[in-house]
Amino acid sequence: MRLTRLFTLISAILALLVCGVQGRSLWAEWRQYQAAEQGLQALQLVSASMRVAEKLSVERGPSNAVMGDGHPAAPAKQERLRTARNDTNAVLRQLQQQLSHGNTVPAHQLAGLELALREARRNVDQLAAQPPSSRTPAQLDAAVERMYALVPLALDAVTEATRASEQAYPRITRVLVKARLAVELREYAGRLGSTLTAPLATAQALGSAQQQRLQFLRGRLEQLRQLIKMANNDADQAVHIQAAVARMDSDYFEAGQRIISEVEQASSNGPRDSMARHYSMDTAQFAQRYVPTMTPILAVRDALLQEAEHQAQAEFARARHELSWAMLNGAAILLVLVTLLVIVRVRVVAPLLRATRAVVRLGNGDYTPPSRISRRRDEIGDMLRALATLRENSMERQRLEQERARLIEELKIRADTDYLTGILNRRAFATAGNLRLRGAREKDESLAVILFDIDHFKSVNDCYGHDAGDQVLIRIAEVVRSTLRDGEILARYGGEEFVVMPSFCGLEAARALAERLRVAIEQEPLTLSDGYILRVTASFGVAVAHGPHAALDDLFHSADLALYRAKSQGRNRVEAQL
Ligand SMILES: Nc1nc2c(ncn2[C@@H]2O[C@H](COP(=O)(O)OP(=O)(O)OP(=O)(O)O)[C@@H](O)[C@H]2O)c(=O)[nH]1
Repeated sequence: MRLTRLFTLISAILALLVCGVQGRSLWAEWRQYQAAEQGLQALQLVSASMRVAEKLSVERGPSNAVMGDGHPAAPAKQERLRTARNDTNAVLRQLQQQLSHGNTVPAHQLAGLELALREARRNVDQLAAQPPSSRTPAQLDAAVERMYALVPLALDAVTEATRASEQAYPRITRVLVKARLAVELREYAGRLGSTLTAPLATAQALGSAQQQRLQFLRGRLEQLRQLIKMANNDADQAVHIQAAVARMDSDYFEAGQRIISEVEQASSNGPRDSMARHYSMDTAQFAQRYVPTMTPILAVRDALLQEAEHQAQAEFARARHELSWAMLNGAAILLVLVTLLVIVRVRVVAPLLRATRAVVRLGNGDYTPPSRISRRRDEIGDMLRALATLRENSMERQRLEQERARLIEELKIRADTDYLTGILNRRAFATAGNLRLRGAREKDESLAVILFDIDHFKSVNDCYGHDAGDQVLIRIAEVVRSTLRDGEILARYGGEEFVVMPSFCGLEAARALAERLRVAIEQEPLTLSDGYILRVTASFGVAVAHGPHAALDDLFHSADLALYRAKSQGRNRVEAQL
């Protein structure tokens, strides 16, 4: 796998791993945050549900007053009932609105409560519309019971909402349970008061059922009071909660209960033979004194709710804070990872690839210099500098190899060339001649050799000096070369002796060529460096070989014999083999 692909693969795997781990923890934090948000909403629902329960309790008083009054009921009592019902409707609407925001309390629970409330009110209105004489105790009891039955329905909604809230914030469970107990306490306190409403209204002694009910309610109230006062954790003992509980003790359990005891006392003090009693207060006065003593119970509820909300807000803030941290952490880790990968890519992988390409280029003999010299002080810098040195060494080696090849070529040329005239020497001629002779044999052609020697050359040396003799040799070579055609070989055979090998031809053609050369030499005025002009002649011997057994030595021998004859017969002439 190529390095870039491997790096990309590793980067992708790392990024996936980090994203996976970060995503997991982020998801967990997000879930917690969402749970905390829902818990907060549920808490508001608890509060709203408790207010509904409270208002339903409150509505019972004016309802009883209207049912216990004449026909029609006194306008003030009717007005109080209207106000109480409006208050209940308002908190119910609030609860509905909160439910519409996707809360955890099932909507059917609220629908059931609304239905029951409508029925209970209709029942109250029906009785209030009848003359008092036609309202039977059973009907009145049923109407009151229906009103009583509403609060547990509202408390069911509280329980549902409490459960949802507890799931999000387990630590506030106790506080919420106590708030619910406070609501119940308020309800039972109301029922306690309601138990006395009929005896007060009718100025009758308390019946045994009513007395039993009073006992039961008192016991329940005390139970609830103890449960609320039970210290479970620090939150329960918050100063404002303790203050609210203390006020409930003094206002309700002392002052409120005293009012109840007063009525009880008056009931038990009356004549044994008659149920008629004289109470020091009527229903309205009782309500006026008793109802305010229940207010601190709601204050306890509110203090507990406030504490729960305070804790929930703190938990929510913590969840939000942790979510933000998780997001920041995730982003920071991703950023660090990306930065590291970019650094590794830019600082390691890319230079390695550049170096690899440079090495491949060097291997292919491409010595293009790098675009910039690395100034890095690390190992990659060392490698790039080593590469530059390798490139320089390779270039030097290539230069030396070229020089060597050039020298070898020059030596080769020098080995085949006559140092003075620049034409082929005897050795090179032997090689070329043998090659051509082989060709002649293969093609069954004739091959000729023309050997010529400058006449009286010794006297040139003697008269004009050895340098002049050299110049004559050089000029003779030039003259002959310019007379010959391509493919006709000329070589210096030794001293003042030259040899020509024409292309494949017979004896007559060779003789004709020798004659042309003789004339050319004879007619060429040779100007020496010191201004002297010389004319020289040369004698030629021509020989031809043919057939499969032709040999270069034999050919030379024959030509030499002919040259000898040319010399001996007067020089400046051409003689052919016999
Ligand atoms: N200047 C010069 N002279 C050379 C060179 N090679 C041979 N010679 C001279 O050539 C002369 C050859 O002389 P000879 O063999 O007597 O022949 P010749 O004087 O040419 O007389 P014939 O060949 O009989 O016509 C000698 O004096 C050699 O020294 C050379 O390279 N340069």
